[in-house]
Amino acid sequence: MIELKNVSKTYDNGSVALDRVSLHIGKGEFVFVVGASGAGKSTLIKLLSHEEVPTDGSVLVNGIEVNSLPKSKVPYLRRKMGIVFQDFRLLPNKTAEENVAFAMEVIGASRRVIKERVRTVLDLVGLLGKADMLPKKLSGGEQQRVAIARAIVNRPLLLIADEPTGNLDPETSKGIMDTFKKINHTGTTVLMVTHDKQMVDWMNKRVIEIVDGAIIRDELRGGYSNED
Ligand SMILES: Nc1ncnc2c1ncn2[C@@H]1O[C@H](COP(=O)(O)OP(=O)(O)OP(=O)(O)O)[C@@H](O)[C@H]1O
Repeated sequence: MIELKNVSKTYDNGSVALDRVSLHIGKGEFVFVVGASGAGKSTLIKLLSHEEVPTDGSVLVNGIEVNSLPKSKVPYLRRKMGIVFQDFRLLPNKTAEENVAFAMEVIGASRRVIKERVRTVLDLVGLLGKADMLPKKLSGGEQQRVAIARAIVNRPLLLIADEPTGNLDPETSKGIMDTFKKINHTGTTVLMVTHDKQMVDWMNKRVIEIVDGAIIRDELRGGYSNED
């Protein structure tokens, strides 16, 4: 699903964000990426979505060599991935249902298909009862569920989450993690960047730790840190 071979990224200002990183993530895995602020986690995500290009090495997503992808094919790559952010990024003037539907409208799905699929994913994230509500009327956890529904509505192979529980309390975070687990069980690969020690320890999944742009730990069933 994801393959990085000797990937380095140095930004124009000389910042070395990643230094010869090699990594393989198989289809259907659930992987946490942890590390201090500035370690290179967001850069890793940006290389997968072609928001940034590596200085060296190769990045493969679902067999596609991302670096050499012509610009015209980038939307095709991005359609294979859904991304969830810490700050939800919902459209404030659209209801939960409309926010999710919008992701299908932009790829030209028919109205009938959109209606059916949107209801299915809202049900999956447990929000069918609040489909008609605007984001501001929803709690943080509920807004994140809408964002997750939007990220999976086009059936991506890979779901990327950048600090998805960063703004949520532990109880709400657990619910969000259960939702990610459920999605993972449908075969979607999940890659989650987080500082949420409690959630990583609780989930007991594969953990990749980055320090100063290098992978220093890759455990099949790990915790947030191996110091405790
Ligand atoms: N656009 C950019 N231009 C220059 N330097 C950058 C840029 N983006 C990131 N960096 C630098 O690259 C390094 C890695 O940054 P990155 O954002 O990948 O870290 P991170 O692990 O995601 O941090 P955080 O947990 O704070 O989000 C840092 O030293 C950062 O200052």
